[in-house]
Amino acid sequence: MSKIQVENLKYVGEGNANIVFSTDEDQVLRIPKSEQESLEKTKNFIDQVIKKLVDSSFIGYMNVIEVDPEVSKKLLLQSKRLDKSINYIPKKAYLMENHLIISRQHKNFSIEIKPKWGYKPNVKGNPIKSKTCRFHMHLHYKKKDDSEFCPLDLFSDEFERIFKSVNLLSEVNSNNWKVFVDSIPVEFKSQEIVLTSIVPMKEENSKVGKKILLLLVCELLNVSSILKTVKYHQSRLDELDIEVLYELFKTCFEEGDENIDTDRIDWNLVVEKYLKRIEKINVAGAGYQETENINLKNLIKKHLFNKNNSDGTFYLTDGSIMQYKVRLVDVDLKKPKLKYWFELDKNIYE
Ligand SMILES: O=P(O)(O)O[C@@H]1[C@@H](OP(=O)(O)O)[C@H](OP(=O)(O)O)[C@H](O)[C@H](OP(=O)(O)O)[C@H]1OP(=O)(O)O
Ligand SMILES: Nc1ncnc2c1ncn2[C@@H]1O[C@H](COP(=O)(O)OP(=O)(O)OP(=O)(O)O)[C@@H](O)[C@H]1O
Repeated sequence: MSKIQVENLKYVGEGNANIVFSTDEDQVLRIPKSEQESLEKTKNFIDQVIKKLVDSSFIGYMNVIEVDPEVSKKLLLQSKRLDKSINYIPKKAYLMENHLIISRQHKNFSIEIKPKWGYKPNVKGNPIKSKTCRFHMHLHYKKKDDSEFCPLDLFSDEFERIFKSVNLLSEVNSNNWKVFVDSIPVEFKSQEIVLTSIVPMKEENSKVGKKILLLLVCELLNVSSILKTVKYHQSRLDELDIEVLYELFKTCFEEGDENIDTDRIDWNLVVEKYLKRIEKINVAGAGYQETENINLKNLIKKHLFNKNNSDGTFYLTDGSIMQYKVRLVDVDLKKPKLKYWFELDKNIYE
């Protein structure tokens, strides 16, 4: 690795597939933990497909760089999810915009939300799927069904439901909600003092500070329209649900092809066809419309803001200015596991 100093890399987080470190230069190094789609292919997928579906300002820059395998190994050893026998050592990684940093002059406070699925599919003949959201079906399956958080609340247009879901996320220890201060992951509950340095509040009012911070998160989600866009595509790209998709898929491919190599799919063509299809739906009047959430806007304005610019600046009622950005992470091309997803769903509802 030429320019990046390994000693200065700080662990940020990891998922199933990648581990992420922040660098000194407001970037992150995202290293694959196991063999996956080629990194260049994923970059092209994001540039050519994802950026046609969401405003490209939600996607940070991303470059593929070569990494010394010795360095990769050292970094992978910091994983909290892999056992210590590292059996895949990548030679390439992504060097990306660090979404956790806006300014070097101020404290940077970041909240990450994994929103999951915001709608229920309309699967004929499968009442469970039209009654229970996908998140709760999977929680039940994983025997973790005590969560009151429901993605359908988060993706809804009603202030009370959005607030309730954000509040619940902040209370529960799960990877659906993460908080970082200057790129360091922190426990949200123990950070009430930190909150008061972000939201202008007296320390003794830290509980109020927390509530205001959560209101701020609701407002950011609202003004950025990111969840509306995600839900819009989720419900159109997967309206048939895996049950129907898998059956359709089998009619197009040969036996044994269930986990088809993505090289055989022309994603540009797929996205073009999809965009044409939704254009027709939109002309017919059932398209995506920004819904003004009067409740939420009024409440927040009354308590917190004088003015909110869509350029990423909030003007707070005490005269100070707050900058923000909203970004999407992990928009990779996934290896399709159609048979696995189909059987997983079947196991859950049967
Ligand atoms: O299916 P789910 O809802 O359990 O989602 C998995 C995620 O679990 P969680 O959000 O924690 O419940 C899971 O997330 P975590 O790694 O647990 O954060 C992965 O995103 C997994 O995808 P992949 O196997 O890495 O391609 C996800 O699996 P896929 O079903 O998308 O393959
Ligand atoms: N560009 C970024 N800037 C800052 N933090 C990031 C960035 N990308 C990822 N992260 C952090 O690293 C964590 C793991 O990254 P990511 O979600 O890409 O992992 P993954 O293994 O691909 O996820 P999954 O388990 O869903 O497959 C994220 O949850 C987030 O906290």
